[in-house]
Amino acid sequence: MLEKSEQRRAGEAGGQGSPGYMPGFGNDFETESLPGALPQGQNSPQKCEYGLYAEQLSGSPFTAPRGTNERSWLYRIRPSVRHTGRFRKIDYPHWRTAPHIVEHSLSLGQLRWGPLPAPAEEMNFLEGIRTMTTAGDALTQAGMAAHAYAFNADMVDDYFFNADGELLIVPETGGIRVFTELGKMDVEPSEICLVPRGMMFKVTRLGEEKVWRGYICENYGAKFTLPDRGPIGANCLANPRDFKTPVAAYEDKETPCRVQVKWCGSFHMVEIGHSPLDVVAWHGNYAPYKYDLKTYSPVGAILFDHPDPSIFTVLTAPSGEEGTANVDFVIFPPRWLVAEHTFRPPWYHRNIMSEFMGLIYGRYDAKEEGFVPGGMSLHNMMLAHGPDSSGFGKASNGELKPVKLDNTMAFMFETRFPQQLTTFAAELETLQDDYMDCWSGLERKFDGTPGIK
Ligand SMILES: O=C(O)Cc1cc(O)ccc1O
Ligand SMILES: [Fe+2]
Repeated sequence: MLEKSEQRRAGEAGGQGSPGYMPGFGNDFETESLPGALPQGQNSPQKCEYGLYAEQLSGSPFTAPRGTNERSWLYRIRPSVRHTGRFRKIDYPHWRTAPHIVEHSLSLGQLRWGPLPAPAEEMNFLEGIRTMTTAGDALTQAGMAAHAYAFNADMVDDYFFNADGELLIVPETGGIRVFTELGKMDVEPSEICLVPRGMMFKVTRLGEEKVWRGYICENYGAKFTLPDRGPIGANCLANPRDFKTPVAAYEDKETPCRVQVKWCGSFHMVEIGHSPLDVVAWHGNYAPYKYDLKTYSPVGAILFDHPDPSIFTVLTAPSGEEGTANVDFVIFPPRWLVAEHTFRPPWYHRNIMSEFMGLIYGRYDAKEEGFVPGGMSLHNMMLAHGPDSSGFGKASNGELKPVKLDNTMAFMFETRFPQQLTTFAAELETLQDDYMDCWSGLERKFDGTPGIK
């Protein structure tokens, strides 16, 4: 029997079996899938156990302050330089990178789409990615892209890394296995996972579905981190121990494989004779993680009024300007509505930040109809929006007893930069041309005489 501390460090040989995880956010982890594979007391021994190669993967400049300094040490069958090398150009025409400002037929306005249609042919996760919006500039490491994905085949001998940013993956239908260099994560709808910039991975399907669908936030900027809680204190919102980082697991596979990369917006590929997921042991704090949104502990209005949605921030990617996120990942989880003498749904508003929303399950309280699981909406910089007419009517006239908003999970990628539509998004067949009509019932009630109308 392994001692508990040894179990936490233990990884998994051969890449078979269910994933194991270590709890915590931003921890310095250590894990090995073969006993003794992880050097102790130093990073770079003259010779590593099992003939492994030592390699450092840096997620921050070497000299970044401690709070943001991230790197991991990987002990692997071959160094990555034998997995990559000179690439040849390939194309993924639907995965776009900022700056990507295109002329399209759609006039400016509030936009909403139904879910991506299921793929007509077989395609894997990479092939199924469709960029909806881009913002900022990946070349200056600022901004983000909002993607939707729909796929129905596994990545088997294809591996990928994104040099342009980290990937926050939000499944909506169908669980996925994300096998990264540092280990593997099984991610079901209601869970999210994050693959760090530059880390190789592949995605395979879990369970039986017709389509595996979801959303991705590609963050070009500083890494997502937990927001400060201010006066909320040391608990609630997303708690660090609910984040799970995989234990080491590797594939020892000597068959033809392909490594693909997105680098400054263009795609490249190299053929190799083995799996690049050959990390037997690792330690450090630059690591993938997953998180179950159901473990988010919301804090909200317990007397009156509707607070800003920043109270529901799961992860924030700072921009360098205080309080001005490059991108926030915000959720609208199940919660009790108890506010007295209050219009409880979101107020009508205009916002300097740009809001891309998706729905994982259930219904969103500001939109009674039309915003469906797998659907998307875009309320761009300074464009007015808020509850639809029927939601307004119900919320202004309903009895204000405590009500539980249950079985609901919407989210928002909210960025400081305007989000530019791709041609794909502008022409997507599930675009709802009548979206604006959801507000058309908001009639004038003012007649110049005092009194509640
Ligand atoms: O527009 C939206 O539906 C998202 C949102 C929710 C909320 O409660 C307050 C502001 C906001 O942008
Ligand atoms: Fe909004």
